[in-house]
Amino acid sequence: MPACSSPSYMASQAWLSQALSPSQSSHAVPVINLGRLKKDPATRALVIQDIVRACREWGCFQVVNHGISKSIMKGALEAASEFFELSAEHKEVFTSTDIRQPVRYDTSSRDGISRARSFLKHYANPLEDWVQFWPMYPPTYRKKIGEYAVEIQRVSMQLMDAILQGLGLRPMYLQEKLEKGMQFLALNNYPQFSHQDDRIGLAPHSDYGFLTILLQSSPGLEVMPHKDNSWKAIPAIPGALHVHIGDHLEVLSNGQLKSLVHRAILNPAEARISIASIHGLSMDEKVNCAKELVDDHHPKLYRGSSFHDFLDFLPSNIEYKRFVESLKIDGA
Ligand SMILES: O=C(O)CCC(=O)C(=O)O
Ligand SMILES: [Fe+2]
Repeated sequence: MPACSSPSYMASQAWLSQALSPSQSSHAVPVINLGRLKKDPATRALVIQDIVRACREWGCFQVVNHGISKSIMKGALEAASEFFELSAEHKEVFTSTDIRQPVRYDTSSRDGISRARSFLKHYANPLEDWVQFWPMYPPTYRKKIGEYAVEIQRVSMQLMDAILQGLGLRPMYLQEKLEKGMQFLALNNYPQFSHQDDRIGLAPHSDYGFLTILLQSSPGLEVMPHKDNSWKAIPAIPGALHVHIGDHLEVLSNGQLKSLVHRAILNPAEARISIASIHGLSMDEKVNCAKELVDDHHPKLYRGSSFHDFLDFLPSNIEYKRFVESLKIDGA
């Protein structure tokens, strides 16, 4: 049975006791114009440099001019929102605590980490393998989420190619495996913040894949950038997508890039939807440190692991460590 899971969570008390108001740093999260990747080689090289700098300093960036139409993005948010508005009986068909189900709906009450969210999680790539398992209601769900998923998968391929080239790996590194790789969608639904509630919708964690590409209907995502340890709110720039690094890119890059700790805060102005698309290799494929990035001066820092290993790790992760912590080679 195919697997469907949660991210690798990391919610130590230290993180949780941080002040809830993010710092108002003058340095905004980098915004990358992805259209410039397709220009002349010199321009492409500059964009790749900007992306890798953002990955190193922030662990995340936003992308604009990525080629996904506003109507496809809006359609996906609408389909997600309509799903969560369905009556309980339509959603509960997908309710399961079994993280290996191909489609899974759940609410905070059953998940020790989400404080105030319901979510629907399922696979999306290749679409023809998965779409048959997706909800049939709302009737536009499969079409709208399917169109969005295909476009996001395309953007993820461009981003991985740029990031891996920026690390000095050859063009198209892992391309075939990424094309057939896993795309895992988490559609999240958060209530509007009311002053009696805890403001945290989803506790701090990192995602297990290479990259997460996230679309939010309104602000609420906060990140802990690598360059300074304080929460930063990610603005919801119209048309932009947020991108961050997951645990498996930390492994593949042999620690040159680090996965990003992030959380979701409830929005006081309105209920909020986000769609996270997590990209990795296929479920049984082990992710190892790229051998080109390992040498006498840069010993291999992590053990290889697959998505299945991640699923096996989850039940034992009672202290909510990042998955990647469990992969570190002692003494390396
Ligand atoms: O809702 C958000 O902004 C974050 C969602 C998230 O981190 C996840 O689904 O893994
Ligand atoms: Fe996440």
